[in-house]
Amino acid sequence: MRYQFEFRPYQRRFIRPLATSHGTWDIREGIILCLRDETNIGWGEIAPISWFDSETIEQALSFCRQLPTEITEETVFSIPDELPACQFGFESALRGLGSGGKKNYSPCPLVPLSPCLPVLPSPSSLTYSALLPAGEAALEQWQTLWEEGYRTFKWKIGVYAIACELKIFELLTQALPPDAKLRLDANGGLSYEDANLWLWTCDNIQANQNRVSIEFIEQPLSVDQFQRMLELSYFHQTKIALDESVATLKQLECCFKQGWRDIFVIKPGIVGSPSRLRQFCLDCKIDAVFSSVFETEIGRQAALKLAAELSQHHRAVGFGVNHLLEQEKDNWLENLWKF
Ligand SMILES: O=C(O)CCC(=O)c1ccccc1C(=O)O
Ligand SMILES: [Mg+2]
Repeated sequence: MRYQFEFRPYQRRFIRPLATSHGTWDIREGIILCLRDETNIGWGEIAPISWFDSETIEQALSFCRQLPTEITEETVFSIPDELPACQFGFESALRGLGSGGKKNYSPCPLVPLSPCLPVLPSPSSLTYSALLPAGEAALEQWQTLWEEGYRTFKWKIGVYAIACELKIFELLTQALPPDAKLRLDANGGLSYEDANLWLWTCDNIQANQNRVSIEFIEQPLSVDQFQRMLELSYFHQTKIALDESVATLKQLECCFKQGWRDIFVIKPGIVGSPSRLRQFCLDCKIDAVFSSVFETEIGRQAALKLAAELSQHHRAVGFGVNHLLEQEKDNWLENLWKF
């Protein structure tokens, strides 16, 4: 089977630049692609994060540019592991073709390619975690999100001085209702001593039943300190979730083999081939948290489908992040596709 292949690069600005321990991020660049046969169309998105060791946007673009306008399933399944975000984008487009892609294709005689953004409800079996801004802005933000129905929140740490963040943390955990859940994400930016202090602080909060529960600390140390994170996970009640350490399937398999049994954050958009991810999750029954890479609705739908299928421990997915990106006009995809 041969498919017509087309792609368009895009750029979207964050409403509020995202502060992490890596610095700030203000523009999301990615690629929307589509595969078509005579009657069906399948959409896919490539949204790499190079500081997570996936390909750069330039590498993804070069890959798309060197492909012929007609490709086969074989082309898709032979994308090298060095291009994990491309593997995700192309495989999801292929899957979309096979599952009612027709509905999303409005044939119009004048504009042979008139994509209609599939307006699908987000899978209802999932609960969503909302991202709080770093620093003290979190103290105001959580209430709005709570009113919107969120009960799980993630707060970025390792952005400001630890003494300052611990003070804000104390206020935040006192303010949040006891039935809320709070996750912390250090993006690998803590020293071993600071990670210990954060975990110890969280352990103490856990010991008090009337307080908010601390679900986990995400990636306390940098990727090269796996053994130390393993040690920390043995010594503390509070769970640790690996994120940057398991950015790709190969890393995921490797950390599992080396004995990691706490939580794995999976970002379907950059982890690699969805079919291989599915197999790994089914075989190893890991405790997984699925998370966004700030993709558009196209990548988001494909990622959420995987999350709904593979979230065995029913943890909230880190996809409550729409408010972070500039609102798109309803027909943004059509606009993107104009020549
Ligand atoms: O996981 C979430 O809750 C939201 C997504 C998120 O935090 C994120 C999004 C893009 C890149 C990195 C990260 C991260 O987890 O560090
Ligand atoms: Mg993270």
